[in-house]
Amino acid sequence: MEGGSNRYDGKLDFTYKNNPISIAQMKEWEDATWAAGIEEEPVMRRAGKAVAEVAEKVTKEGDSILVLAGKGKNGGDAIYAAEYIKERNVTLVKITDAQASIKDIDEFGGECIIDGLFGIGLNRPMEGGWKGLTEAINKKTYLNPNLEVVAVDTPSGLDGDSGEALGGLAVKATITVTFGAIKKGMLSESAKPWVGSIIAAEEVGLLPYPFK
Ligand SMILES: NC(=O)C1=CN([C@@H]2O[C@H](COP(=O)(O)OP(=O)(O)OC[C@H]3O[C@@H](n4cnc5c(N)ncnc54)[C@H](O)[C@@H]3O)[C@@H](O)[C@H]2O)[C@H](O)CC1
Ligand SMILES: [K+]
Repeated sequence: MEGGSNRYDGKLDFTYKNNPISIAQMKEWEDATWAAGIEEEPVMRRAGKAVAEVAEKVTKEGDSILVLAGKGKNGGDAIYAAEYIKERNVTLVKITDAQASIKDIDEFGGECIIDGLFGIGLNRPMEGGWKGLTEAINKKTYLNPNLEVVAVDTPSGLDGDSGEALGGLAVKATITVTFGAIKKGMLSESAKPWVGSIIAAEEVGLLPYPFK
Protein backbone atom coordinates (compact mmCIF):
# COMPACT_ATOMS: atom_id res chain seq x y z
CA MET A 1 0.00 0.00 0.00
CA GLU A 2 2.68 2.50 -0.97
CA GLY A 3 1.19 5.66 -2.54
CA GLY A 4 -0.15 5.52 -6.08
CA SER A 5 -3.59 4.24 -6.81
CA ASN A 6 -4.92 1.71 -4.34
CA ARG A 7 -8.21 -0.10 -4.26
CA TYR A 8 -10.29 -1.29 -1.37
CA ASP A 9 -12.81 -4.08 -1.67
CA GLY A 10 -15.60 -2.00 -0.14
CA LYS A 11 -18.81 -0.83 -1.76
CA LEU A 12 -17.30 2.31 -3.29
CA ASP A 13 -13.90 2.22 -4.91
CA PHE A 14 -11.37 4.72 -3.79
CA THR A 15 -7.96 5.95 -4.71
CA TYR A 16 -5.48 7.92 -2.66
CA LYS A 17 -2.14 9.57 -3.17
CA ASN A 18 -1.01 10.13 0.39
CA ASN A 19 0.30 7.17 2.35
CA PRO A 20 -1.65 6.14 5.47
CA ILE A 21 -0.52 7.91 8.64
CA SER A 22 -0.79 7.66 12.43
CA ILE A 23 -2.99 9.91 14.54
CA ALA A 24 0.15 11.58 15.95
CA GLN A 25 1.26 12.38 12.41
CA MET A 26 -2.18 13.77 11.56
CA LYS A 27 -2.01 16.04 14.61
CA GLU A 28 1.51 17.13 13.73
CA TRP A 29 0.35 17.97 10.19
CA GLU A 30 -2.63 19.92 11.50
CA ASP A 31 -0.48 21.84 14.00
CA ALA A 32 2.03 22.73 11.28
CA THR A 33 -0.88 24.00 9.18
CA TRP A 34 -2.21 26.32 11.89
CA ALA A 35 1.34 27.43 12.74
CA ALA A 36 1.76 28.47 9.09
CA GLY A 37 -1.15 30.88 9.55
CA ILE A 38 -3.81 28.84 7.76
CA GLU A 39 -7.16 29.26 9.46
CA GLU A 40 -9.06 26.32 10.83
CA GLU A 41 -12.55 27.35 9.79
CA PRO A 42 -12.07 27.05 6.01
CA VAL A 43 -10.43 23.64 6.54
CA MET A 44 -13.41 22.44 8.54
CA ARG A 45 -15.71 23.82 5.84
CA ARG A 46 -13.94 21.85 3.15
CA ALA A 47 -14.01 18.74 5.28
CA GLY A 48 -17.75 19.24 5.79
CA LYS A 49 -18.27 19.81 2.08
CA ALA A 50 -16.51 16.55 1.24
CA VAL A 51 -18.84 14.69 3.60
CA ALA A 52 -21.86 16.47 2.11
CA GLU A 53 -20.85 15.42 -1.40
CA VAL A 54 -20.57 11.79 -0.36
CA ALA A 55 -23.91 11.91 1.46
CA GLU A 56 -25.51 13.33 -1.69
CA LYS A 57 -23.94 10.61 -3.78
CA VAL A 58 -25.47 7.81 -1.71
CA THR A 59 -28.93 9.37 -1.40
CA LYS A 60 -31.40 10.95 -3.78
CA GLU A 61 -33.41 14.15 -3.86
CA GLY A 62 -36.00 14.28 -1.09
CA ASP A 63 -34.29 11.62 1.08
CA SER A 64 -33.85 12.29 4.78
CA ILE A 65 -30.45 12.65 6.38
CA LEU A 66 -29.80 12.81 10.11
CA VAL A 67 -26.58 14.65 10.98
CA LEU A 68 -25.17 13.93 14.44
CA ALA A 69 -22.67 16.50 15.64
CA GLY A 70 -20.62 15.84 18.78
CA LYS A 71 -18.98 18.42 20.98
CA GLY A 72 -15.58 18.71 19.26
CA LYS A 73 -14.22 19.51 15.82
CA ASN A 74 -15.55 16.26 14.40
CA GLY A 75 -18.97 17.64 15.25
CA GLY A 76 -17.90 20.95 13.70
CA ASP A 77 -17.19 19.22 10.40
CA ALA A 78 -20.60 17.55 10.60
CA ILE A 79 -22.31 20.91 11.14
CA TYR A 80 -20.70 22.23 7.95
CA ALA A 81 -21.72 19.04 6.14
CA ALA A 82 -25.33 19.71 7.12
CA GLU A 83 -25.01 23.21 5.72
CA TYR A 84 -23.71 22.02 2.35
CA ILE A 85 -26.10 19.12 1.65
CA LYS A 86 -28.54 20.11 -1.07
CA GLU A 87 -32.08 18.93 -1.90
CA ARG A 88 -32.37 16.51 0.99
CA ASN A 89 -34.35 16.76 4.23
CA VAL A 90 -31.53 17.39 6.67
CA THR A 91 -32.01 17.21 10.43
CA LEU A 92 -29.02 18.43 12.40
CA VAL A 93 -28.69 17.28 16.00
CA LYS A 94 -26.01 19.10 17.98
CA ILE A 95 -25.43 16.80 20.89
CA THR A 96 -25.27 18.47 24.25
CA ASP A 97 -26.92 15.69 26.25
CA ALA A 98 -26.00 12.38 24.61
CA GLN A 99 -28.56 10.35 26.52
CA ALA A 100 -31.37 12.71 25.53
CA SER A 101 -30.44 12.51 21.83
CA ILE A 102 -30.86 8.74 21.58
CA LYS A 103 -34.52 9.27 20.79
CA ASP A 104 -33.58 11.35 17.72
CA ILE A 105 -31.97 8.24 16.27
CA ASP A 106 -34.70 5.87 17.41
CA GLU A 107 -37.33 8.07 15.75
CA PHE A 108 -35.40 8.55 12.50
CA GLY A 109 -36.86 6.70 9.51
CA GLY A 110 -34.71 8.15 6.73
CA GLU A 111 -32.00 6.99 4.40
CA CYS A 112 -28.71 8.28 5.80
CA ILE A 113 -27.03 9.10 9.11
CA ILE A 114 -23.90 11.20 9.32
CA ASP A 115 -21.72 10.24 12.27
CA GLY A 116 -19.90 13.28 13.62
CA LEU A 117 -19.75 12.13 17.26
CA PHE A 118 -15.97 11.60 17.62
CA GLY A 119 -13.00 11.62 15.30
CA ILE A 120 -9.32 11.48 16.10
CA GLY A 121 -9.92 13.20 19.46
CA LEU A 122 -11.37 9.96 20.86
CA ASN A 123 -9.24 8.98 23.84
CA ARG A 124 -11.29 6.41 25.72
CA PRO A 125 -14.17 3.98 25.15
CA MET A 126 -17.59 5.56 24.81
CA GLU A 127 -19.80 5.25 27.85
CA GLY A 128 -23.29 6.19 28.99
CA GLY A 129 -25.19 8.30 26.48
CA TRP A 130 -22.38 8.14 23.87
CA LYS A 131 -22.46 4.38 24.01
CA GLY A 132 -26.25 4.52 23.79
CA LEU A 133 -26.12 6.76 20.70
CA THR A 134 -23.69 4.41 18.97
CA GLU A 135 -25.76 1.36 19.80
CA ALA A 136 -28.87 3.16 18.51
CA ILE A 137 -27.14 3.90 15.17
CA ASN A 138 -25.96 0.31 14.84
CA LYS A 139 -29.43 -0.99 15.66
CA LYS A 140 -30.87 1.13 12.83
CA THR A 141 -28.33 -0.38 10.44
CA TYR A 142 -29.23 -3.85 11.60
CA LEU A 143 -32.94 -3.19 11.06
CA ASN A 144 -32.42 -1.39 7.74
CA PRO A 145 -29.54 -2.79 5.68
CA ASN A 146 -30.11 -0.02 3.09
CA LEU A 147 -29.32 2.72 5.59
CA GLU A 148 -26.16 4.61 4.69
CA VAL A 149 -24.00 5.63 7.64
CA VAL A 150 -21.35 8.14 6.63
CA ALA A 151 -18.58 8.53 9.21
CA VAL A 152 -16.87 11.91 9.49
CA ASP A 153 -13.10 11.25 9.51
CA THR A 154 -13.37 8.00 11.53
CA PRO A 155 -16.27 5.85 12.69
CA SER A 156 -16.90 7.08 16.24
CA GLY A 157 -15.33 4.68 18.72
CA LEU A 158 -12.60 3.47 16.35
CA ASP A 159 -8.96 3.91 17.31
CA GLY A 160 -7.41 5.17 14.07
CA ASP A 161 -3.98 3.77 14.96
CA SER A 162 -4.89 0.20 15.92
CA GLY A 163 -8.08 -0.10 13.91
CA GLU A 164 -9.76 -1.53 17.03
CA ALA A 165 -13.05 -0.29 18.44
CA LEU A 166 -12.30 1.03 21.93
CA GLY A 167 -14.27 -1.05 24.42
CA GLY A 168 -15.40 -3.20 21.49
CA LEU A 169 -17.91 -0.63 20.25
CA ALA A 170 -17.87 1.81 17.32
CA VAL A 171 -20.31 3.15 14.79
CA LYS A 172 -20.75 0.67 11.94
CA ALA A 173 -20.23 2.99 9.00
CA THR A 174 -21.02 2.11 5.41
CA ILE A 175 -18.62 4.82 4.26
CA THR A 176 -15.83 6.67 6.06
CA VAL A 177 -14.75 10.03 4.65
CA THR A 178 -11.34 10.61 6.17
CA PHE A 179 -9.36 13.84 5.90
CA GLY A 180 -5.81 14.52 4.77
CA ALA A 181 -4.73 10.89 4.62
CA ILE A 182 -6.11 7.50 5.59
CA LYS A 183 -5.42 6.71 9.22
CA LYS A 184 -3.31 3.57 9.13
CA GLY A 185 -5.48 1.51 11.50
CA MET A 186 -8.37 1.82 9.07
CA LEU A 187 -6.69 -0.60 6.69
CA SER A 188 -6.35 -3.35 9.30
CA GLU A 189 -8.60 -6.41 9.41
CA SER A 190 -10.03 -5.31 12.75
CA ALA A 191 -11.33 -2.07 11.25
CA LYS A 192 -13.29 -3.71 8.45
CA PRO A 193 -16.57 -4.20 10.35
CA TRP A 194 -16.61 -0.50 11.24
CA VAL A 195 -15.16 1.59 8.40
CA GLY A 196 -17.11 0.33 5.37
CA SER A 197 -15.71 1.90 2.20
CA ILE A 198 -13.01 4.48 2.78
CA ILE A 199 -12.86 7.75 0.90
CA ALA A 200 -9.83 9.94 1.47
CA ALA A 201 -10.67 13.64 1.15
CA GLU A 202 -7.04 14.65 0.87
CA GLU A 203 -7.50 18.23 -0.26
CA VAL A 204 -9.10 20.01 2.66
CA GLY A 205 -6.72 22.97 2.74
CA LEU A 206 -3.96 21.64 4.98
CA LEU A 207 -0.31 22.21 4.06
CA PRO A 208 0.96 19.75 1.41
CA TYR A 209 1.34 16.19 2.73
CA PRO A 210 4.52 16.45 4.81
CA PHE A 211 5.52 12.78 5.23
CA LYS A 212 7.56 10.49 3.00
N1 LIG B 1 -7.12 16.35 10.62
C1 LIG B 1 -7.58 17.37 9.95
O1 LIG B 1 -7.07 17.76 8.96
C2 LIG B 1 -8.76 18.04 10.42
C3 LIG B 1 -9.55 17.46 11.38
N2 LIG B 1 -10.65 18.07 11.86
C4 LIG B 1 -11.63 17.31 12.57
O2 LIG B 1 -11.35 17.38 13.92
C5 LIG B 1 -11.52 16.09 14.49
C6 LIG B 1 -10.84 16.00 15.80
O3 LIG B 1 -11.48 16.96 16.61
P1 LIG B 1 -11.24 17.11 18.18
O4 LIG B 1 -12.02 18.29 18.61
O5 LIG B 1 -9.79 17.09 18.45
O6 LIG B 1 -11.81 15.77 18.80
P2 LIG B 1 -13.18 14.98 18.61
O7 LIG B 1 -14.19 15.82 17.94
O8 LIG B 1 -12.84 13.67 18.01
O9 LIG B 1 -13.62 14.70 20.12
C7 LIG B 1 -14.02 15.79 20.96
C8 LIG B 1 -13.60 15.62 22.38
O10 LIG B 1 -14.30 14.58 23.02
C9 LIG B 1 -13.55 14.12 24.16
N3 LIG B 1 -13.61 12.65 24.20
C10 LIG B 1 -12.72 11.78 23.67
N4 LIG B 1 -13.15 10.51 23.86
C11 LIG B 1 -14.34 10.59 24.53
C12 LIG B 1 -15.27 9.64 25.00
N5 LIG B 1 -15.07 8.31 24.84
N6 LIG B 1 -16.38 10.05 25.63
C13 LIG B 1 -16.61 11.37 25.81
N7 LIG B 1 -15.76 12.36 25.39
C14 LIG B 1 -14.64 11.96 24.75
C15 LIG B 1 -12.15 14.65 24.03
O11 LIG B 1 -11.99 15.67 24.98
C16 LIG B 1 -12.14 15.25 22.62
O12 LIG B 1 -11.31 16.34 22.50
C17 LIG B 1 -11.02 15.19 13.39
O13 LIG B 1 -11.38 13.85 13.56
C18 LIG B 1 -11.67 15.83 12.19
O14 LIG B 1 -13.01 15.42 12.05
C19 LIG B 1 -10.85 19.51 11.71
O15 LIG B 1 -12.00 19.76 10.99
C20 LIG B 1 -9.68 20.19 10.98
C21 LIG B 1 -9.08 19.37 9.89
K1 LIG C 1 -17.04 10.31 13.42
